[in-house]
Amino acid sequence: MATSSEQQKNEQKQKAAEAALDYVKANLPQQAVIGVGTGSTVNFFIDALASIKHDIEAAVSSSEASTERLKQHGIRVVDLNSVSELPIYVDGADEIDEHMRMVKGGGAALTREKIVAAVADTFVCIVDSSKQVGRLGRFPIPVEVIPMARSYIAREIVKLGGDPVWREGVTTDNGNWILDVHNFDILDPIHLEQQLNNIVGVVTNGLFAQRGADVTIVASASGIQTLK
Ligand SMILES: O=C[C@H](O)[C@H](O)[C@H](O)COP(=O)(O)O
Repeated sequence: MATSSEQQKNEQKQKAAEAALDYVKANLPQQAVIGVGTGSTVNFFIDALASIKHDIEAAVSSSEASTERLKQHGIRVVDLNSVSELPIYVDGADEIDEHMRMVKGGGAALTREKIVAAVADTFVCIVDSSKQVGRLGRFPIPVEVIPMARSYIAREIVKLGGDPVWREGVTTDNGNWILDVHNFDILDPIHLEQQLNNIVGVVTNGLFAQRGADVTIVASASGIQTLK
């Protein structure tokens, strides 16, 4: 059974998702393709999106799980390669700071999320207020790695000051593995994002600092706040 704080978070996630739907109704051109992220907050958004499914052309999805949920609602899902424009991408985050830089990948979908985010004109991040942080890094930074490079990459990450832990038993939608990196002291998230990307065998890391969010919708006990 959900505890009252989990219940409160779920209510806030739902409110953020509903506010994102209002944003989409006001800003997505008719019959456009929308980008859809992954996670428990986005699941609320997908359920809300079903109410306007006839007004959108299709969705591009960042994971097999989201694709399945979208299809269950009768929302058409298309391949990103068939899309030249993506006006809006809606996704959650594990942490977000005041500059709208994020940590993502708690659900192992970081690589496809980063690709869809790169294509999108506007990244709308939806979170409950527990995700807002002063400094990124309390949530371990997920790093997607090519399986044969896992130990090498872990050693390189230790040299950068992090403590990598293999998320054993988890294989990403791309057939790769995840290292969750604890204890990074993140003063410059863009620099660390680049350093992690430079390690051979790293596919993506969960720092979304170079390309952060453009709009953040935060739901808290006191209501909805939209930051731009
Ligand atoms: O890989 C998963 C994604 O980055 C999610 O957007 C992130 O983990 C937030 O998920 P949730 O809304 O379930 O907290």
